[in-house]
Amino acid sequence: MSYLELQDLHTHFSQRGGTIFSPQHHTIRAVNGVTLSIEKGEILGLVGESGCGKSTLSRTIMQLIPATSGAVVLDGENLSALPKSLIRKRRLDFQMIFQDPYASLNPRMTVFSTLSEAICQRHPNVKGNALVERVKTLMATVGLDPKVMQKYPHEFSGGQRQRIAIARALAPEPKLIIADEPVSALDVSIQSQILNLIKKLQKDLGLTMIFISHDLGVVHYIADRIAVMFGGQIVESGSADRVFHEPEAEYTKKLLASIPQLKTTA
Ligand SMILES: Nc1ncnc2c1ncn2[C@@H]1O[C@H](COP(=O)(O)OP(=O)(O)OP(=O)(O)O)[C@@H](O)[C@H]1O
Repeated sequence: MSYLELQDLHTHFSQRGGTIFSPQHHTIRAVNGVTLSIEKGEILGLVGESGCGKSTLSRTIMQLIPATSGAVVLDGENLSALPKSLIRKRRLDFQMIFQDPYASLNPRMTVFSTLSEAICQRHPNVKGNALVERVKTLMATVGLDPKVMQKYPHEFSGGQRQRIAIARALAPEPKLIIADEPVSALDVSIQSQILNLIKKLQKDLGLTMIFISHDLGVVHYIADRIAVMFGGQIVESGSADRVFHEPEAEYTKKLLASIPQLKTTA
């Protein structure tokens, strides 16, 4: 069994329409039968255009919204079958890195308070010097000088803020990190620094990650395997090189053809 298994996962939304005299309901199949597996220490790139269901899939995996049917099995445990009281606890096992590091960090919290709060979610008894040391280690892990731990988010550049966001995601020692377009808001030169940092963390810490992007070039660079999503379904998955250089699904071919410059830059 793989580390994370998505077994025929469906997440449907019911949408009301029509009038009060003639109400109509229709079902949006945002995730429509996704079967995927991820090994420990692997980065899976999830690619697809806006509206294909990537966010709904990640929220379903993290148990933030219930699956309509199917199962999410993490490390041998079927999360979809857990009672609500246990699901809350399991959410610590999932951490997210968002597209916009400006919006995702609390502007009123210093780096130290942001990271120490995240560490204490997993280790509530770590306090004082031990907590400071953990924050310092985390900062060094993501390439930040621990001397700046009393600074606020607005005092950092976009790339540095994304490093803080990555450190915050690592702090509760999650089993899986879901990174949702983590570099698309950054300048191109900074993008590669953050991608290289993620690659290094994967090597050093054995990070397991779902890296979501609309950009096949970025995903090809960072991921071990790629899954291509369209209309709530995975239309193709395989090794990153195979999907990028020899796509099988018509949709993947179109996705690649629509961004031809990537063939030469990636
Ligand atoms: N809470 C909801 N209620 C009804 N429909 C929803 C809800 N959330 C998402 N949808 C619909 O489900 C489909 C998939 O949306 P989703 O946000 O998962 O796509 P996405 O690939 O993440 O897009 P984006 O990259 O723009 O965030 C869309 O048609 C969207 O309108």
